[in-house]
Amino acid sequence: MNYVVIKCGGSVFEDLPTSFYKNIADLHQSGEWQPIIVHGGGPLISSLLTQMGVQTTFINGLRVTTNEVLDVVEMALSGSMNKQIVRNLMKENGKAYGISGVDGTLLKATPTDKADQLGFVGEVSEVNTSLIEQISSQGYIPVISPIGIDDEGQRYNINADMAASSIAQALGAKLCFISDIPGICVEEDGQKQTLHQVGKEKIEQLISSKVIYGGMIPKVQSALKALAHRVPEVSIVNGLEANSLVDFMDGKNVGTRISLDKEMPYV
Ligand SMILES: Nc1ncnc2c1ncn2[C@@H]1O[C@H](COP(=O)(O)OP(=O)(O)O)[C@@H](O)[C@H]1O
Ligand SMILES: CC(=O)N[C@@H](CCC(=O)OP(=O)(O)O)C(=O)O
Repeated sequence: MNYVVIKCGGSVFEDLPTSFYKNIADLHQSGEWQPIIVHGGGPLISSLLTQMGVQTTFINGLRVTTNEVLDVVEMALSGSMNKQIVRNLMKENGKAYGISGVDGTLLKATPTDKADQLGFVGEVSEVNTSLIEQISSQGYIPVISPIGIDDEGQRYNINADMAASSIAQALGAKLCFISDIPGICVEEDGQKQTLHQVGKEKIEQLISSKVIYGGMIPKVQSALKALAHRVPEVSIVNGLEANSLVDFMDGKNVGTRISLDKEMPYV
């Protein structure tokens, strides 16, 4: 099966045009591609925590996650966000099946090596691909929330870009990050522009010069890791632009295409 992992960022969720869900449903119905949706929901988590009077902090784009924060993360991602996406796909005649990374140990996790600073933040150690294959073979689009679980039943908050990358690696799938920006932006000669292609070396340079910051850091790092582990293509695409996903699938030059190639030219 030709899998494509579509990571839907919380940043863009509220503003996605309905054509986004229609495009996914059509892609699925075409029979050529099996879409797998992995979603975030960072802004919803932050707003719920604010309402509760709980302060939230990020280190290099990753949320410091106490047990109290973890409850809110799971509620927001596996509850509200996951089911909204399932409903939105159903409205466009898509057959969607919402599932959390905890269910059926879809995402087996280990604590991050910065657990002393980040708390219950995890990394994916194994993806239950047979579960994804089964849901897909029943004619559904899996919609996955990025909560992981270990052998002891401890849950972890996993950055959605990292979860999407791990799933794409396990399936050897194309990977598309849908976000609220036209791609990776830089300022050159006082002018803001979007890079259409960017290689590993340039990305590392942009992170150290803080041109790439916050949530873009795990995104580009996940993209590079995916490319190093049998993912054929990774792009960051603007979800606010109608049909941007279709253009990505058609191989058009949309957003920022990431590569491992040091020599790859960037614009
Ligand atoms: N160089 C950059 N170009 C574009 N966006 C950047 C850059 N560096 C940091 N960002 C930030 O990354 C954000 C996207 O990451 P994030 O907020 O995690 O979104 P998502 O929820 O879609 O994953 C952008 O909205 C922007 O604020
Ligand atoms: C560890 C960590 O940072 N987890 C993220 C999970 C959600 C996410 O990644 O959402 P976006 O895709 O909208 O950023 C968080 O708590 O915000």
